[in-house]
Amino acid sequence: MTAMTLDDLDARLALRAAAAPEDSYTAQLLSRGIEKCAQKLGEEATEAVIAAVTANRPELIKESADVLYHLLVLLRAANVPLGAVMAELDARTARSGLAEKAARQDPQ
Ligand SMILES: N=c1c2ncn([C@@H]3O[C@H](COP(=O)(O)OP(=O)(O)OP(=O)(O)O)[C@@H](O)[C@H]3O)c2ncn1[C@@H]1O[C@H](COP(=O)(O)O)[C@@H](O)[C@H]1O
Repeated sequence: MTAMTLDDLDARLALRAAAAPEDSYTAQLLSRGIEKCAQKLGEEATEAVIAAVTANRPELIKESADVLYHLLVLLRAANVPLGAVMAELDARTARSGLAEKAARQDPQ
């Protein structure tokens, strides 16, 4: 069995987005609009943070899965392709995070 990638999940969500809201949580969320999708991402991110600071490893894994799912739904609601986010991450591999942070503080 091969591990699921974000691309696999995103492709699945693209199919489910076209389903009836009664049959799909993804379609239901998208039909409720971008604010609801954003609210869900915020809730799940907070739950992941709580799991991390309370050292609840099993919960952190579950909440992290929720965060990734809800981020993909929010990107879909905003019409931002996952590829655009991956391209941004790709561009950042040219230098370290510390160098990028320094450039932000001293943009020359
Ligand atoms: N990965 C997920 C996934 N992760 C989390 N969730 C749902 O996200 C919700 C978050 O939990 P909550 O307790 O906040 O949910 P809730 O109280 O029902 O939320 P609201 O009433 O506030 O919307 C749960 O209903 C989870 O089932 C997911 N729902 C779907 N997927 C994937 O999306 C695919 C398509 O799902 P459908 O669109 O439902 O067919 C699935 O096969 C999965 O691969």
